[in-house]
Amino acid sequence: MKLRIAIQKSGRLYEDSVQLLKECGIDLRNVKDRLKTEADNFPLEIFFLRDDDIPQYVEDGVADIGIVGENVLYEKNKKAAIVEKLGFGKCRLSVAIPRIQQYEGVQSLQGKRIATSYPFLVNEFLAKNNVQAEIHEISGSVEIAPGIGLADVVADLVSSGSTLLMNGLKEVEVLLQSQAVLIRNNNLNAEQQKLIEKLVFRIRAVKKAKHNKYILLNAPNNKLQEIISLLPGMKSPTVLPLAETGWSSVHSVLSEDTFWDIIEQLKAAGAEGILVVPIEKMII
Ligand SMILES: Nc1ncnc2c1ncn2[C@@H]1O[C@H](COP(=O)(O)OP(=O)(O)OP(=O)(O)O)[C@@H](O)[C@H]1O
Ligand SMILES: O=P(O)(O)OC[C@H]1O[C@H](OP(=O)(O)OP(=O)(O)O)[C@H](O)[C@@H]1O
Ligand SMILES: [Mg+2]
Repeated sequence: MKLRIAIQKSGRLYEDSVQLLKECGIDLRNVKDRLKTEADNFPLEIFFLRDDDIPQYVEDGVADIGIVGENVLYEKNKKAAIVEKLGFGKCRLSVAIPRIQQYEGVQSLQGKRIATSYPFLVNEFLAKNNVQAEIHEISGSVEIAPGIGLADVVADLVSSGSTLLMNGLKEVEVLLQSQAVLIRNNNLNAEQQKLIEKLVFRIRAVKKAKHNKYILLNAPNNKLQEIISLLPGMKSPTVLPLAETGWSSVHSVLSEDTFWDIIEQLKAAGAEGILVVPIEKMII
């Protein structure tokens, strides 16, 4: 029995999806220009598809699992459950209007023509806010629509905001925050579920490792207690004697969120020779 996963064939999610599988220790061969491949060392078959089609394939059970943006998952409104948020492909679905125009809340969209590739989500947003507007569905280059007279406003994905800026638009409403997620079919057998659990266990270890750094430092023994109190570690920091008497080597794990603050405090407390090393996998 093999687990079948659908990932994007090319585009924004392709590289990160392949990279994640590789970091999970899954050997992919013949990835380039293939529509289908198998892993050498994990019972996994990989289908390369347009991202728009992934929710449908997972609902139908043509693929057991898939990697897709939440934006696409919710737009397609298919029955597939989110197993894990993956932390890449972060963007938001927003309404943007010409920069020179006034915006006085969602009622400003009344009667407007909205260009979007997300008609379902935009419709839902308009209905929720009691706004009547005309949706023009287009499949790409949405941000040029106001400039060429195709629509008054747009609803499209935003990340850095540079596409909006280049097209003289400003963001006025956020409809959805999105990132890539692992989704699964709702009717999997016990064996398939076991394989998913195995994969998710590895994904979590990779995600956790990315979020943390291994830190080594030298501490004078008379400052050891203060330095240790600054360090969380997985259980508690490791302390080893140095060859030079009166000094110890302290090892610990720091989360990226608090990393720089703690480094500053460690230095102030007398730590020397601080080394920071990336962690490849982290299992707790
Ligand atoms: N600017 C961005 N920054 C980060 N993530 C993004 C950005 N734009 C899109 N994404 C995410 O990446 C997904 C894929 O984007 P991409 O532009 O490759 O889609 P596409 O052109 O529809 O591809 P396909 O050919 O597979 O249909 C989007 O659905 C979204 O989840
Ligand atoms: O806020 P930004 O960082 O500028 O990113 C937003 C742009 O990125 C996406 O398009 P993409 O570049 O993937 O091209 P596409 O429209 O051909 O999918 C999205 O559709 C926006 O146009
Ligand atoms: Mg697409």
